[in-house]
Amino acid sequence: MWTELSSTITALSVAWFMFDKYFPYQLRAYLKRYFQKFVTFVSPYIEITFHEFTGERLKRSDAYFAIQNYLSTNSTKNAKKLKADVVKDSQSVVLSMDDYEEVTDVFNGVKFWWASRKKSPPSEVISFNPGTEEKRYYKLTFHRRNREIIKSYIEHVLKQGKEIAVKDRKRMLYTNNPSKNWYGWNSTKWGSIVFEHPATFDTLAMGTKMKEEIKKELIKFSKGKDYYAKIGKAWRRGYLLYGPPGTGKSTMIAAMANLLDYDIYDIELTTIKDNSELRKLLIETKGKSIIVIEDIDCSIDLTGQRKKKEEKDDDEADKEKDPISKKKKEAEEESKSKSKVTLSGLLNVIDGIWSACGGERIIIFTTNYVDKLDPALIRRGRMDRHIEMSYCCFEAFKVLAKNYLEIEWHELFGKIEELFGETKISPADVAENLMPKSDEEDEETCLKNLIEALEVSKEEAKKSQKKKQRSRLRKQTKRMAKHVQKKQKRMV
Ligand SMILES: Nc1ncnc2c1ncn2[C@@H]1O[C@H](COP(=O)(O)OP(=O)(O)OP(=O)(O)O)[C@@H](O)[C@H]1O
Ligand SMILES: [Mg+2]
Repeated sequence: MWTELSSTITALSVAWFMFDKYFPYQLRAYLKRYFQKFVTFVSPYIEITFHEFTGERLKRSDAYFAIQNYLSTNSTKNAKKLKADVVKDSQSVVLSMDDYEEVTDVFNGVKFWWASRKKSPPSEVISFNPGTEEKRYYKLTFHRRNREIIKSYIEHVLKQGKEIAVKDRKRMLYTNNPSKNWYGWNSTKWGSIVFEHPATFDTLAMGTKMKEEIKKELIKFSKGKDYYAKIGKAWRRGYLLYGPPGTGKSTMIAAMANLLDYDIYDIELTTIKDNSELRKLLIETKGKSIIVIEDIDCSIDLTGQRKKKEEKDDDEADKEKDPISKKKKEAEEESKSKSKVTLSGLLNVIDGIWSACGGERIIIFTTNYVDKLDPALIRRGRMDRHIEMSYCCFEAFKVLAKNYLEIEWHELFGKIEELFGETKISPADVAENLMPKSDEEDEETCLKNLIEALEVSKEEAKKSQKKKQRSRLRKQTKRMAKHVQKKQKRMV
């Protein structure tokens, strides 16, 4: 009997080998498909698959990730092959089912089988990125008689999976990868790191009234799902933050993300080739997020030719020296050579369908030069609120003094208040002066440092004022001289 069995096994193995080796791929696939159909017909079990990617390879499936989370807790109890992913700054390990592993789950006394699978491309397909064309999916198997319960079971899995994701969630800061790295199934358009900026609205130095207003508005927005649905508007809000360098625009974005517990997508427009790439990027953003384009005036040609020409006639020499103008010019030149994202493309993307899918997104543009932006870009409805981040005032200084020196009052405050009325200094410069540089520096030394800086800034402002006056006078005299010369010529 053993000889018979072993010869049958050998014959089957040889048949399988011949089938695999000598049958053409298409025929094999065809036969396999019919065999599977036959098995499905006679089997009392039903299978459902959940693929990692949905819709023309555009979007990673939320259901797939919810199931992954659900199984990462459930499967670790009874799976034999697990995959370990190190997350949260290498501080913890998440275990999940390895490829081809299978686990069982029981819901309301009914048994379900989960299997994780991946489909590799046929060996005849030559891929330039081996491994990236694999398609992962989960397969759920259950008995035909439990058809009624399956809907509530899947709902239970997705709900639990989402709850686990929220519980384990670390806020992320995403930045867009250059588009040349976008190909393949496993590649991502966004690179990410854990977002751990400590800024909050309490530590943000600005007028208390405005701060409270912005806070209330943001909280209302985050709870506004039904309201936005009722008024028929996409659940998103645009902010334009403008002001000189070092006035807290980026800090405000971090404070907003911390307040709302949102992720940040920081878009570097100069690495995006065209409008369609921008759209693809934005489709991959998730809800509960802040989409940021910093220095929007430097990023793309948003002003058009007409304004540029006018600009050139202005005080060119002053602009050459101004560090903001320099930064703008360099970035403009760099972006023009690389990016073909246009103003109309950007507007379409902001207003387009993508902003309506998923919802709960805040879009923020920052700029040092609000006057240079095309009014179409920042009109209400696109950028719903314009927030000016201005030079430090005494009220803002008190917030910084509390943050950096833990004091609410000091006898030097009177002098400082007086100086704030006479000169302009950014919160970044104030903060720098208030930070003790050694253990010997106490609060008084820091406040004196600030007074000194304020006095220097006042003197510089005076000097620059005088210089400007002199240059204006010189120009006026030149113009007058030309005028007189012309008159004299005419008279001759
Ligand atoms: N309003 C503020 N409140 C608290 N800290 C501030 C504020 N403004 C500036 N700072 C401090 O100054 C540093 C620089 O500020 P930030 O990067 O937010 O300026 P910015 O307006 O984004 O400048 P830029 O226009 O150059 O991007 C921050 O790290 C923060 O410590
Ligand atoms: Mg900034």
